[in-house]
Amino acid sequence: MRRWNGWGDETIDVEMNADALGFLEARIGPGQAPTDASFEQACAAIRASRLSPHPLVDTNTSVRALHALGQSLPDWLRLRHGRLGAVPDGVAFPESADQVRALLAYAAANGAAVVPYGGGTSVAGHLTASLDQPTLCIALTRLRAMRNLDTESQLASFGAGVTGPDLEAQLRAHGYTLGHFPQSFEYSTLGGWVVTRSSGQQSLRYGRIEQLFAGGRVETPAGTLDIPTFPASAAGTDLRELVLGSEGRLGILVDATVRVTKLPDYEAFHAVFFPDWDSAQRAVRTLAQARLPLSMLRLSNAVETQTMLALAGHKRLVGVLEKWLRLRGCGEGKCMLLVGASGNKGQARAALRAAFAIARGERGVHIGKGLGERWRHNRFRNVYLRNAAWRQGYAIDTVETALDWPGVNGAMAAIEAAAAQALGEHGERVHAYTHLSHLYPQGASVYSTFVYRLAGDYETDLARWRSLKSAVSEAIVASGGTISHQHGVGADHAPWLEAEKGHLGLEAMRALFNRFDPDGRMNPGKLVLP
Ligand SMILES: Cc1cc2nc3c(=O)[nH]c(=O)nc-3n(C[C@H](O)[C@H](O)[C@H](O)COP(=O)(O)OP(=O)(O)OC[C@H]3O[C@@H](n4cnc5c(N)ncnc54)[C@H](O)[C@@H]3O)c2cc1C
Repeated sequence: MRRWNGWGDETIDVEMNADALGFLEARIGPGQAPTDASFEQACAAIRASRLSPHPLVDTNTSVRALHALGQSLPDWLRLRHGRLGAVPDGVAFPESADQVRALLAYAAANGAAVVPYGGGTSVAGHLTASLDQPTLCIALTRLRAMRNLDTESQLASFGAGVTGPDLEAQLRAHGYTLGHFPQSFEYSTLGGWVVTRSSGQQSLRYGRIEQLFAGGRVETPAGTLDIPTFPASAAGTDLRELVLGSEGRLGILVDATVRVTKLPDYEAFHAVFFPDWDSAQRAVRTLAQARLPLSMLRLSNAVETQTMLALAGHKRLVGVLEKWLRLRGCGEGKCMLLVGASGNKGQARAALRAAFAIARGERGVHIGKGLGERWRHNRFRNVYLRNAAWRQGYAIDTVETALDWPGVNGAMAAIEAAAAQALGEHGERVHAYTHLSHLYPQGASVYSTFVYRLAGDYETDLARWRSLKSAVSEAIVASGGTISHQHGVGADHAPWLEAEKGHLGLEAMRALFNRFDPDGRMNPGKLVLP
């Protein structure tokens, strides 16, 4: 069963061993295990539903609680402290587009806001209910079937509520893959990916969701928007772009058609170490611009490399590796690059050989597949560390942005510096580290992680998060980065959107949403502030 107040399946747990804890204690001090509210305590404060009865709407308190929040740090604080705040007044699980339309009409009749709910993995405050009006949560869970697979065009159509594992299993049965693997793969959904412009770990080969999304159907308060598929079109505005990144403001994506690929017959992940950041960064830029058919490049800076090795929990093995690397010029300050290739065996291996040759030109030391394959094995398990850290009294939060190459180093330094200072007024330290998560010929995404201590009381922990979030978001926009490369805007990033879109740009977005949702009932307060 899924955890109600943390990440993942209740039967899966990871622990932080003594070495990993010692590493964190040395940097930010010892943590103190916080006390969590029980599910019953959290539900106790939920008010009676303000919605009129409807056969498709469940107003049971526990169902409402389970669909109230996502996975952002403020969401976790509300769950862990049993301070759910506004929760939806009812949750519906439609099984067809007709039912979605009926529910939108019912919401209008009740003067209710509508929050579409995919997998509930948002980390940007996308899912919070409205305090001022009743809220209907429309969960897409039951719209999950593959409706069509056109192998000639390599297009597959799904109900938009299909989760990552379910989607891949349905495609795999026919020898295909979508290749979209965000770290939240276990629970996030196709519809959620499209409307938040998600990016998977192997987007270098398969593309971001905007390249994979070919068309679909959106039910909006103003009617149905059908977007047919074309291999390409010059017929004016591409309507897919209205849906991508719409974050539930436009309507509900009920069906999505995606571009799929034959399952690769070969896949491998390798690790390469560089003596310092500058050589590593030059190498990945050259690699991205060489446009080799690789599937993943992921470059950790020196602090992240050190942190990953420390938290891996194999002190003796890591010690041997570090000694070996030191002899080859990669000592303190070394940076780890993970390189993946998938597809036709001959092409993938040739791409890897070419990549290692480029890396050698920057003094990169290829250490083989061991660490890379270990990363692949744990790629969806590492997120469980967030639960383990919390139990020890530590919060883990992230931000991500993307910039053209000249801005990448400056943004990384500015974000980490802002984080290091952000909790000074609270008398706390932040352990900050960064990797370039997605590499493009034009630039890179900069993904920073912050670990800091929990105070254990809701108000103080929320204040710490606010200080940190606002300091690093200011640093992002001041560096010229986008406020999100892959997590979207939601409520948490909305204050910084104008810096990127400009006044006219935001007005245009408001006008667009208003055309499809004239009463402003679709996910109010997210993406574009009133
Ligand atoms: C541990 C962790 C790791 C993550 N890793 C990644 C990553 O590697 N890459 C990445 O891109 N993101 C990542 N995310 C962020 C998150 O998984 C993505 O934003 C994802 O796309 C959200 O999908 P979801 O189905 O969970 O949507 P939800 O969280 O349920 O909803 C997100 C938004 O989309 C709207 N929505 C959902 N479905 C629909 C629909 N069918 N129609 C209209 N609106 C809809 C909701 O109203 C909401 O505004 C991660 C999150 C976590 C917690």
